[in-house]
Amino acid sequence: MCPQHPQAISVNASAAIVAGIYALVAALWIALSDSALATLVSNTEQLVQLQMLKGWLFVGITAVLLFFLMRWRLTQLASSQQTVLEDEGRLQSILSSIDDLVFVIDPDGTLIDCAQPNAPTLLLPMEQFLGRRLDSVGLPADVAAKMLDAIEQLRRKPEVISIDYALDLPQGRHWFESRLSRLLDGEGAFAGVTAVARDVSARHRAEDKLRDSELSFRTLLEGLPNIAVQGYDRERRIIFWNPASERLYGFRRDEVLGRKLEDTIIPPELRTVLVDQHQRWLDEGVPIPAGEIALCRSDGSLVPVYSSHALIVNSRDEPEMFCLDVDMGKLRQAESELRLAARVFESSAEGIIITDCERLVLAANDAFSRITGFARDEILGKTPDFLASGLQSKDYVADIWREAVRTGHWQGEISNRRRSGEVFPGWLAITAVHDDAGQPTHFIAILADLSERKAIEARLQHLTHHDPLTNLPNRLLLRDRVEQALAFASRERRRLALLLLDLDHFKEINDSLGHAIGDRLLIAIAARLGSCVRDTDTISRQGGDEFLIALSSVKDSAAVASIAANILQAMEAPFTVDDQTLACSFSIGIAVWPEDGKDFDTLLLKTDTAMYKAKESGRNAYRFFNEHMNTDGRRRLQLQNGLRLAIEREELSVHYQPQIDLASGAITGAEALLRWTSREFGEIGPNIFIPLAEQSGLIHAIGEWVLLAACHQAELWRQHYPPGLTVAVNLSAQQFRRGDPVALIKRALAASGLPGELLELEITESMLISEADEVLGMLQRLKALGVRLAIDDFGTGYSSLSYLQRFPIDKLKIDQSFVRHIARNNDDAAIVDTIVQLGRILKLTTIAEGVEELQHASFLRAAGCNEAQGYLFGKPMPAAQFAELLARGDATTAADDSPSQSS
Ligand SMILES: Nc1nc2c(ncn2[C@@H]2O[C@H](COP(=O)(O)O[C@H]3[C@@H](O)[C@H](n4cnc5c(=O)[nH]c(N)nc54)O[C@@H]3COP(=O)(O)O)[C@@H](O)[C@H]2O)c(=O)[nH]1
Repeated sequence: MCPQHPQAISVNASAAIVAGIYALVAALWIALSDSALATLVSNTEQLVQLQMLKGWLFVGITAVLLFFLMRWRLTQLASSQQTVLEDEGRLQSILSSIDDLVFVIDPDGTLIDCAQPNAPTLLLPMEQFLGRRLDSVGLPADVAAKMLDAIEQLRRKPEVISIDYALDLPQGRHWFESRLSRLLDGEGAFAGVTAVARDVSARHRAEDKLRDSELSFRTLLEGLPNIAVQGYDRERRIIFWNPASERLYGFRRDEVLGRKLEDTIIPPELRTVLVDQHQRWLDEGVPIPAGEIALCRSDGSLVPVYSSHALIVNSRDEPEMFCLDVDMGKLRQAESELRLAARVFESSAEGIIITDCERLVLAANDAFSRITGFARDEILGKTPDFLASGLQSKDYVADIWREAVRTGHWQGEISNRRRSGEVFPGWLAITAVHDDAGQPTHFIAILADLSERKAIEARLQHLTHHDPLTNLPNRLLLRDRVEQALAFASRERRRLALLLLDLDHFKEINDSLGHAIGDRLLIAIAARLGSCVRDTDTISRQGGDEFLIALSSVKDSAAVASIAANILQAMEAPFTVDDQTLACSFSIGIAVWPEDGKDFDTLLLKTDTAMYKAKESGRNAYRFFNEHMNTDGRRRLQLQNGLRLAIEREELSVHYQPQIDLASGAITGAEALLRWTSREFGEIGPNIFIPLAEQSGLIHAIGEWVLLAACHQAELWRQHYPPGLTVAVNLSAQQFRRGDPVALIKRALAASGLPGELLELEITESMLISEADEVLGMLQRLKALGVRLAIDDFGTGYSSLSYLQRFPIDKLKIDQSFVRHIARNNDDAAIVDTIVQLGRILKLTTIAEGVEELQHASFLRAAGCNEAQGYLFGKPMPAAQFAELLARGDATTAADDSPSQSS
């Protein structure tokens, strides 16, 4: 049951009151007039007539009253109807003049009216949605559900409910804000709701735009990587602090939000000025000028920044100041790095080009033009293909660039063509430069011209495998060839013979006619020897007056004897050198494989023994090795046994030979050289006992003893003499290969206290050539201890640039065999000069050993050699004597007569 509206109650009550009054008045009239007539009139007939008259009078009066009452009421009704019509008209014109859609919905949610039947934003034409429930007129389900809920809510409680929703209309998406309020019928009962739907699309889009633009700006300010942005409110409290500010000033955002500008990054002396400036900006509109200023980091340090400011007014009409700071320190560092890079680019000895990602040259330095011969203008905008030598295929070159793109880097040796057409070897290193997305944007190609190095390497290769005087193969090359020939001979069941030829009385020719004639004679002899053997045989010069011939694939000893006899015969005809007629003969020692030895070294030893026998027999003869000659072997055994006891018997001592800086004459270090004074055999030279120690394995104990003694000695000198004096210790191949040199050196350094950088290890080239990776690892571990590495006897082995570049070597020690004749032998001088040049290119110190004459020292100094060692400055000497030399501060000749001579 619906409750009655109060207005309905008052209408009923008024009607009841009027009816009641009428009934009361009529009843009183009837009762009172009847009783008065009865009292006044006694005549019944008259009474009846009067009552009739009275009745008609009552009817007449009440009819008149009713007439006036009805007329008044109907006039009232007509006027209120007119008002209602007028109101309705006004309402209709108001409704049609507004853009909002007004719907009338009954309590069940059925649409029963719409004030704008033709509005373009209606989902359906009015006739299609009137009479249908909200959830069947095409509204999104959630919107319809919300509205039906609202109707239920309004049924219970009078209020205004707002619902926001979006509709996809044919003209695009529109946003609406609907306000629902309850509707009552004439009796005041719930009759449904009115829904006023306002199209707020324009506002919505504007808000969206504003939100988007705010978001963009905030994201922009937040994301600026190198501009520190801070925002401050009117009281200079921090309201914005981007990550770049965190990085620049070291304050985290959560640490500073709400704190005041002057309490964070403003140095104390600037605080008052800044607060004033800020206030003036707010009050008078005078902006804080942009400029460079030093601000505080969280750790108190100052950072120079270029600071710009902007004052904006926020949506609440409040001023906010934003500061944009750029780190000037970083900028300057970047500038100086850029300047440095430009200087490196321009002054580099290597050619550098920079290309874009299409490999088109954008820049080239002077060195590039110098190396290739192409002027900058000729190559800008072209790909570097103009360098192609044609020796590498196009595919190979394409692979190089592909690799550079894939891994970011490529380097290797490649042949190039200069503008002149000359092909030259180069070391090319290409590096790809990537953008933030990882895409290559540029390539930097660095080109080093390897021609000079290659030429030196080739020259050195030749020099190290050939005798510079006669251009014959040297012992190294001969050894190689013999080893190859041995492999062949064993397959073919042939023999191989090694002949050691020593010129008889050559010393006399040298001494009497001079070295120049001696040298020319050797050249002539070499040429004549060539005619005595086959092309497949090898003639080599061992140095001095010794030649070694390998006869490969010989049938038997008789064939060898015949060749040896031929050689002696060929020498019988005299030589003419500089108008001098010179007679020569050889003493020849012969060893035959496999009878006399299985390898080159054994065979060589035996040719030596046989050659001495030939000399003993009166010279100009050849001798085959036989076992009787081997009695020397017995002595070797005795020496080896003596050596076993040498340490314990304290027969060993270390002598020191000074090493000199050629430019200043100062002593830079000492080479430790072992001496053995045996109680049985007297003084034995290291040339004799070191090989014995190596053969017997004693070298490990002896080597460690030398190393410890030398390190202790050097540490003593370090404490008493000017610092920096190094001690060089020889490391034998056995120690290097079979021992544990790293542990050995560690022990010696630890026991002596000598800093690693004052110990130099002398190793020979031959130790480096095999198992290069292992050797490299070993050398790197040794370098890690701080020690220096020198290559001893440099020039006599397989000098190869590749190992010199690869291994961490500090010094080249030029072999004394080259130094001895530098003043008179052009070839030796050329070798020494080449080694010094090589050292300079590879940034290695060079030291010459065997410097005996002032002339040697002058030559070496002029060639640019750094250091020297030799009898000119001091022979190997006991430690006490070396200390005297150090005390004097210079190196003059000193005595150590025996050991090196006796060797
Ligand atoms: N593994 C080890 N080898 C050692 C050790 N001690 C010496 N040796 C090696 O024995 C070889 C011969 O040495 P030595 O007889 O001592 O000869 C050295 C010098 O005395 C000699 N020299 C120096 N200056 C001159 C000179 O002006 N003229 C001249 N005729 N000879 C001179 O040269 C030898 C130095 O050689 P190097 O080591 O190549 O610098 C020799 O190979 C020693 O290495 C040892 O403890 N362990």
